[in-house]
Amino acid sequence: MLSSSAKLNKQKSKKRGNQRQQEIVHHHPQEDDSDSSVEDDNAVAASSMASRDRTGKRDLSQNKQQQIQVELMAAFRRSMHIKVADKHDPHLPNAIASFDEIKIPSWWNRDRGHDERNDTNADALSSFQAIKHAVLHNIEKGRWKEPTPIQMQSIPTLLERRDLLACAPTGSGKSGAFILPALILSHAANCLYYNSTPSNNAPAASSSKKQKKKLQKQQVDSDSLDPSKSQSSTNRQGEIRSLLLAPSRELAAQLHREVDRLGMGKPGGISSLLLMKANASHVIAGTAGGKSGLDVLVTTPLRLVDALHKGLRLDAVRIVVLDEADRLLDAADGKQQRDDKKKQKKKEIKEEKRQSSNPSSDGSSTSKDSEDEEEEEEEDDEDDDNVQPQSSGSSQTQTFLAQMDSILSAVPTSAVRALFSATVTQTVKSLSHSILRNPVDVTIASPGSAGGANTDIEQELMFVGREEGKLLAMRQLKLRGQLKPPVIVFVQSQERAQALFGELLYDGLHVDVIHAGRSRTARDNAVARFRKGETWVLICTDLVARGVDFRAVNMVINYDLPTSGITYVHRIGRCGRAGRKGKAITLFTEADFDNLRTIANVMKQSGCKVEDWMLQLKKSIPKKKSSSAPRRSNIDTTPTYDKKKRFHKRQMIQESKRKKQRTGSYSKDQRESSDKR
Ligand SMILES: Nc1ncnc2c1ncn2[C@@H]1O[C@H](COP(=O)(O)OP(=O)(O)OP(=O)(O)O)[C@@H](O)[C@H]1O
Repeated sequence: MLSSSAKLNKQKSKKRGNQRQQEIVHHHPQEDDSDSSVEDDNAVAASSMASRDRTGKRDLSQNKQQQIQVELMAAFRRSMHIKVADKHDPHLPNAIASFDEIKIPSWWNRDRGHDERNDTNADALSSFQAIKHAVLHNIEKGRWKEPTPIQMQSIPTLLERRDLLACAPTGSGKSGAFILPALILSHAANCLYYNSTPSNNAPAASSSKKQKKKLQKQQVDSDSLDPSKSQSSTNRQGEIRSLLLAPSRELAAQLHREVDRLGMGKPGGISSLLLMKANASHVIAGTAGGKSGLDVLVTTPLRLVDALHKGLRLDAVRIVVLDEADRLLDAADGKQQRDDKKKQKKKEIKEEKRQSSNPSSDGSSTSKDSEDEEEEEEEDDEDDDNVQPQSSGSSQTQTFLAQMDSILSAVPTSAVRALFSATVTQTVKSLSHSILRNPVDVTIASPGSAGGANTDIEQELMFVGREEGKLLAMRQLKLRGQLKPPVIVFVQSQERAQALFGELLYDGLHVDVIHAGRSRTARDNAVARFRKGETWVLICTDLVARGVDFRAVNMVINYDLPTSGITYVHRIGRCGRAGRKGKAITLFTEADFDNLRTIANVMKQSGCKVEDWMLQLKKSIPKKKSSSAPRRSNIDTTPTYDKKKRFHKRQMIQESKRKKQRTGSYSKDQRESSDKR
């Protein structure tokens, strides 16, 4: 892969020819709005005319070379499986083949208006080189040899301030694809940043007059928010320049760690923060980043919406990224659904009570199902603190989508917007039209990765008959040496996670458990122990199904079948990361047939062998219902004989209590009647 890209690149630079040709090829027409770029364009045009006058041949060869460059770039993208929706986008930035190729964005290196410190092009260039040098040093330290395909296209795109919709498999380096540009964009001087027109606001060739006017108005609006016009460029206190959003606290914390790692040694130091209850007041007051403001703020949406209600301003944001965008734009994840869940839960509790009075039932059923997982994630978004939004009950009861709406409307229109996920659904695609402006739409799709699954993961479905068969299967995997730690085991609810933990605790597996029901410290410790290798098997709910990067995980076991293809893709994506191989085993029982077809389909799309009968399974119940998890027996290996014995003992105790009560009340009645007599 490297050699082909290097080869293409070599050819590319040979063909590039002289500097003038490069200028023409890398010229970005979207900058035509600004005076200086008009001047530059005129200069390019004049020189081009002159060359045409002198030799018509030379002009022809220039065009040809441009054409060759375009074709080479297209071939390079194809070889890297980089698919861009609009191949004919004239402003599409070239993909980079190495981190060294990160070049100064066109808006940065122009000698646009000077600020009070009289910045020159040389200053601008050296400030770019300084941040690039720091970032490259950290990349090298982290042993990233070359950019991953999503990084190849995303980094130059975001640096050119184009909005972006990016879809790439799990573990393919999406975080780096937005953290690197965020760090670089945050470093640009205000005078450079705000004196240029963002590429997103450059009207697309097809834009109507009305659209162009609207964009011009947006530009005027964003100018009024321009920090360089409202405060001295040396005092950047209160600025938040990059905003990264993630759906869970675990993921936000991980992104924050990565920001600090990649931004280490940044000139002037890296100022980044994970927004939490403890530091929210500093962030709101604008004192969190000191005089230089904050380069990067990482947060979950609910925490940020709460801060916005309390007066936080996002006027200086230059780039806003939604990681796991399909989750963050989930309109279904809201109040209505929560109400439905509560109703459903009440029903289940009633049912459970009814069943517990029936000894013949096959163990009492767990009251929680996959829907509770959603609640777990909501709990998680609340950061385990009791967020009390000022405006009565709004943010907590808002859907993720509504929260995103509040956030995006607080961010200036000049800010670059980017959506990243391994699973960009059709809904997200259509929502992106209202969020992004003239975006670059990139998908990394190697053969077999259709559906979003990572092709480095070997996937297997394992039939275990009934619920009890699952524990047996786990123990057999261990006995046969097929359980290769580190392993992540997914179950569908907190209770089941806890119960499985109890069952495996003494199996010599160094097991731990993580779910939203545990305290924040317990969760953090569980994650830390797993990262250090002290824990071999981590049992969890879907709390860590998305985004969380436990790099060396060898195996994922779906103890409970996931209820959707998307959850499946994210769960198994915890292994096979950064080019490593991984294995995913999914256990299923007779009760899982309703959801089995969906999972089998995803597996087939990603090139795995699945039995035909699984793909032909008919849906026996309406679509909406089939996406919920089936009711499952408890995870419990106590033999039925012992269970019955325990039940009879309980019954006898209750019976004797009742007898005592009866005799007690009888003797009391007798006493009272004899007294009367
Ligand atoms: N260019 C690179 N070279 C080598 N490793 C890389 C590179 N970029 C990222 N990585 C590593 O790959 C792993 C996965 O990266 P990351 O967490 O960004 O994946 P992701 O695409 O966001 O996955 P998910 O969809 O699960 O969130 C991380 O351990 C990261 O350090």
